[in-house]
Amino acid sequence: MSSPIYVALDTPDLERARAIATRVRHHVGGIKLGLEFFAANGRSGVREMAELGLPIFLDLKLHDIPNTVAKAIMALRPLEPAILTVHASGGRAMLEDAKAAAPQGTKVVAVTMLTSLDDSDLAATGVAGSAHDQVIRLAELAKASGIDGIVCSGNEVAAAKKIWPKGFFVVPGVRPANGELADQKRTTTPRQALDAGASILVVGRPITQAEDPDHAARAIEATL
Ligand SMILES: O=C(O)c1cc(=O)[nH]c(=O)n1[C@@H]1O[C@H](COP(=O)(O)O)[C@@H](O)[C@H]1O
Repeated sequence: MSSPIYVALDTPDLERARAIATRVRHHVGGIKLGLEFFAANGRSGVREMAELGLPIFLDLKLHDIPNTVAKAIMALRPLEPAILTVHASGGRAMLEDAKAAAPQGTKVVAVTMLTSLDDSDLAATGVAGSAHDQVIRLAELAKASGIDGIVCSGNEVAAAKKIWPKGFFVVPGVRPANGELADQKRTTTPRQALDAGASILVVGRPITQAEDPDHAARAIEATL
């Protein structure tokens, strides 16, 4: 079985992204390319990374009116990413149109509440209640819209899976025990996230900033 780890290659530097991916390729199940990489390298950069032969998770976290999101996804169609992200708070019509615009084989997943936010950040945006309740509310919305799954932290994935047993659950904000949290607030270890029901784990800096990314990826894999 292939590894549940998707390595987040958050760099504008195509050569660096390629070098890290080449080093860790036998210990990860896929590559996640996000805004930083895409802003610098665009579709041609994604195509070059796809040549490594690993599934591509294109994490652009689209969030706009339904028409704009759908047209952006149409423009991305030739890339046929394995996974594509939108924001759940864009609402049901946006999620439905995003799914309709995506290639058949692409999983459309909705970011619920960023793992860099906690309860007080949520309150500051005017949303009452806990992060946990907000994630479950958005998971229900995502499920009703017919998309494939959600992005949430390892703390919410068990509850989300209970209301959506067939959902695809992407869990970022994972840190090895005693790992540096940096800007992440809702974190678990990779093992905790997997035990709670994560379908895949997104791991960035714990691998990409390690002195030996290959060793770091192997060490995380060994805990799973
Ligand atoms: O959609 C995501 O992948 C995502 C959602 C979220 O809530 N939190 C989150 O950290 N991410 C992404 O997951 C990766 C986490 O990176 P590290 O914190 O370096 O492991 C980054 O590429 C983020 O863009």
